[in-house]
Amino acid sequence: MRFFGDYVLIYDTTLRDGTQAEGISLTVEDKLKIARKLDELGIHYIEGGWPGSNPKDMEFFERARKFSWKQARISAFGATRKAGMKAGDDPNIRALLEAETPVVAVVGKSWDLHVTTALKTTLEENLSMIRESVGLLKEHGREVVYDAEHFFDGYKANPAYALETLRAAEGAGADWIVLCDTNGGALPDEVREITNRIRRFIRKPLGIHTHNDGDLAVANSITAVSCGVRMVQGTINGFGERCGNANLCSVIPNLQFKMGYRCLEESSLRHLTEVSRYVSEIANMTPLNSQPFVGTSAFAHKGGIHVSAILKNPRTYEHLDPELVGNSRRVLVSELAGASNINYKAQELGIDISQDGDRTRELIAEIKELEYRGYQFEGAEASLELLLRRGCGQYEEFFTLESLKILVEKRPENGNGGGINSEAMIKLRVGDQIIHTAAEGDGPVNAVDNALRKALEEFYPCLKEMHLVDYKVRVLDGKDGTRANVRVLIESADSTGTWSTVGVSENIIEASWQALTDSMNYFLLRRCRKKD
Ligand SMILES: CC(=O)SCCNC(=O)CCNC(=O)[C@H](O)C(C)(C)COP(=O)(O)OP(=O)(O)OC[C@H]1O[C@@H](n2cnc3c(N)ncnc32)[C@H](O)[C@@H]1OP(=O)(O)O
Ligand SMILES: CC(=O)C(=O)O
Repeated sequence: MRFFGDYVLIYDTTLRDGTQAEGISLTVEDKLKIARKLDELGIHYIEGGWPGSNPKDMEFFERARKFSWKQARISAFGATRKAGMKAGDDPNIRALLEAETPVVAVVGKSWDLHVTTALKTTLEENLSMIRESVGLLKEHGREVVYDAEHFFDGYKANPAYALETLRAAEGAGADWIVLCDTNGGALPDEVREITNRIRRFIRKPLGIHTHNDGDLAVANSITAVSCGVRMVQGTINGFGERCGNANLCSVIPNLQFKMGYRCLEESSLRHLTEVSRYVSEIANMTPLNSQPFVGTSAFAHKGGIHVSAILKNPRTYEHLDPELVGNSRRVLVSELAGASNINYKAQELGIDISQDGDRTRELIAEIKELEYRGYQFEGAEASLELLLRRGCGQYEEFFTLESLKILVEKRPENGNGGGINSEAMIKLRVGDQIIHTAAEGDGPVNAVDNALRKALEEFYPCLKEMHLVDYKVRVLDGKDGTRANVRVLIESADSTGTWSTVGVSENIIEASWQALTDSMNYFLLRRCRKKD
């Protein structure tokens, strides 16, 4: 086996196996963007797709050829030749060569069941398919990564034959022999035992490719590395066929920070969170908050006891310094908060509370009471900031309500599903001026929003720059039917970012009013603070 010392090479297959995930479809432009990002991160191999599969992947390789990659080697993926034909005549192998990549990954069968059932050929012919396909690609000067599909299942069923397939690839010159847990059902102990046995027979460097069907893809990958494997195949965020592939956002920091291997530069790893979110954004997949290492909740502390301890030393409740992977510590404020949560949050927001223990206690009591009534501040940090500022006397109202009247009129002649007119009449005080105005809208909440803006834009023209992004209503105690308390969560945005606010009431208009006015007040507060 070639000597790699502590180095483990990372082979990313987000653009190939990642796109086999349900719900993911990338354009050529998307693929190129992701590939460039992975190259910047320092990933060693980027598998761009399967050129024999579709025109999109062919175009990717055509365009990738013209790009000068910083250090990543681009790989094209395909299968061994079809049974009963010459490797050079197989359109799939020809497409692999026409992709003109420095690296080619070729997948072959290791499991006798697959040879006889899926390929419907003989065990001997499968060995020839592997030998001739790898041999031809080597004749054309490619670095060949041989992916031994279903290796662990194949080895369990027929160890001698599974090993024979690896020897066929190695004998034909494959540069890497990658053991695949294609069905994702292997256990770490099995991976350890089988990988250790294989190492005695195969001289070429080994790789590992695991799937997550048993939720063990990361564990199986790092176990294989501890047995001497020096290439890990996986995807960003674990995207992949069925339950996904080994998640590189977990594999890499585990190998590097916990096990002492070298995968990427430590300075690059500080971009891991950014890369994870970038790939989710392009793939149009909502990032998982609880994703280890890179999720927004990965270093979010909610329980008062936890926050109290991390303020003394973050190691008490963090397995790793979040900055190592470009993530950050967050403290949440909720009914589970203690004084530490409030003090941390206030300090983060620049609210001076530290000398006033009684004030802190009153604020905690108020938050707990409000959460009991249905408010949820961890999802509405803008409302929380207003509550803390009001509670500490560090806030001046931008406007106050004098009266609000809403008219909702349904006209039967307009039929079902339409014909409801909504109008809001509002009287506000801004400083020593009273303003009285009215507006219509698509529904009562929209009418209130329009009337508020109409009244306030004269005083605060910048309000035109904020808009509503999301409006969510949740019924809190369904048993009371239409009398139930509702929680309204509003997400708003301007050109600099988004913020969330909350309102709770038995009346949906009142709950919406609270969340809407908090949103506007928060926007105005930030604007005024910026001007200071
Ligand atoms: C473990 C993995 O993730 S492997 C990657 C899986 N990814 C994909 O399949 C996505 C891309 N695939 C495709 O675009 C298409 O399936 C293609 C172009 C590869 C093949 O399409 P088709 O020729 O229409 O065949 P189809 O998809 O129906 O069946 C696959 C064929 O490949 C054969 N095959 C499967 N694995 C191998 C292999 N390792 N070596 C040679 N042939 C293989 C199958 O036996 C089957 O042949 P058959 O049509 O003679 O029965
Ligand atoms: C190669 C591959 O994608 C697999 O065996 O799962």
